[in-house]
Amino acid sequence: MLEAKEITFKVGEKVLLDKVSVQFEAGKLNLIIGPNGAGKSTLMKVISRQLTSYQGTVSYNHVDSKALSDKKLAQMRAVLSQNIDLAFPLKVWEVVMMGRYPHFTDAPRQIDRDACKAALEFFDVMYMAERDYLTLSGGERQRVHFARVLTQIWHPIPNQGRYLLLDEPLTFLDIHYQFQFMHKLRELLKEKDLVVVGVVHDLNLAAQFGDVIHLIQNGKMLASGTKYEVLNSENIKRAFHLEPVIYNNKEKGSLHLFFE
Ligand SMILES: Nc1ncnc2c1ncn2[C@@H]1O[C@H](COP(=O)(O)OP(=O)(O)OP(=O)(O)O)[C@@H](O)[C@H]1O
Repeated sequence: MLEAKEITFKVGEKVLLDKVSVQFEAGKLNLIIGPNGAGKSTLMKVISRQLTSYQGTVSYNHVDSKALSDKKLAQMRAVLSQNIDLAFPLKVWEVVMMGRYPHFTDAPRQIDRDACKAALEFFDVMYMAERDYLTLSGGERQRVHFARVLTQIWHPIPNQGRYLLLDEPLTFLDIHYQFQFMHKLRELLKEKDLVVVGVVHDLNLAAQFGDVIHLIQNGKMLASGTKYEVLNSENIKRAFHLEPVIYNNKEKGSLHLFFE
């Protein structure tokens, strides 16, 4: 489990996160939603330890994230950040192999090559393996980064969880790849030691795929729970200032939101 307790993060006098407490369980798809500027990316940076000057605690499997060495953390948690840019003309497989850097010292071992190959295949990007990364389109690059972060945590680690933290993974993807990616995440979650946390903007995708949805507004956790608990008129109006029309079929387990 990944847990954030009473997180407050400020820049000067500005409060970006205000006593946010949240738990992300393994084997479940945890999705964070909220309006622009709500604090979603900031929370992702805090839980991934890209930011450290916060109040409160973040723990991985009950161990304070600040107590983990850089190497140990990198071996068990992979982060897909927004706006990743590489300036060097690397081949696609070399970019994916970067995910294995926390695991080897001099040169990739067989286990690293296996993880790289498996992740390239899992995200259907093996056919681009020899291409120059810089010649790829935005969506193709994003799919290569999925393989890179997955290869980082491909092998289970005994007695420890694995953590996949995804900040707006659906950026650049067309509707086909958006759905493919969400289905792939669900497939990955069959691995019961895996904690997946993702930020998404599409509320209908969150409703369709999320097991637990966390709604942030103005640096505060407004609601956490199932789609039925979080995606109601009151919460949507409060966070997004829009009146939704909600079609809710509990028998089918579906919920759809429409906006005018
Ligand atoms: N270093 C900083 N200094 C001042 N303000 C900041 C800083 N970093 C972020 N902010 C502000 O904090 C707020 C939260 O930013 P954050 O990137 O977490 O929002 P978000 O929910 O991810 O938004 P979006 O959906 O637009 O990506 C925003 O108002 C942003 O302008």
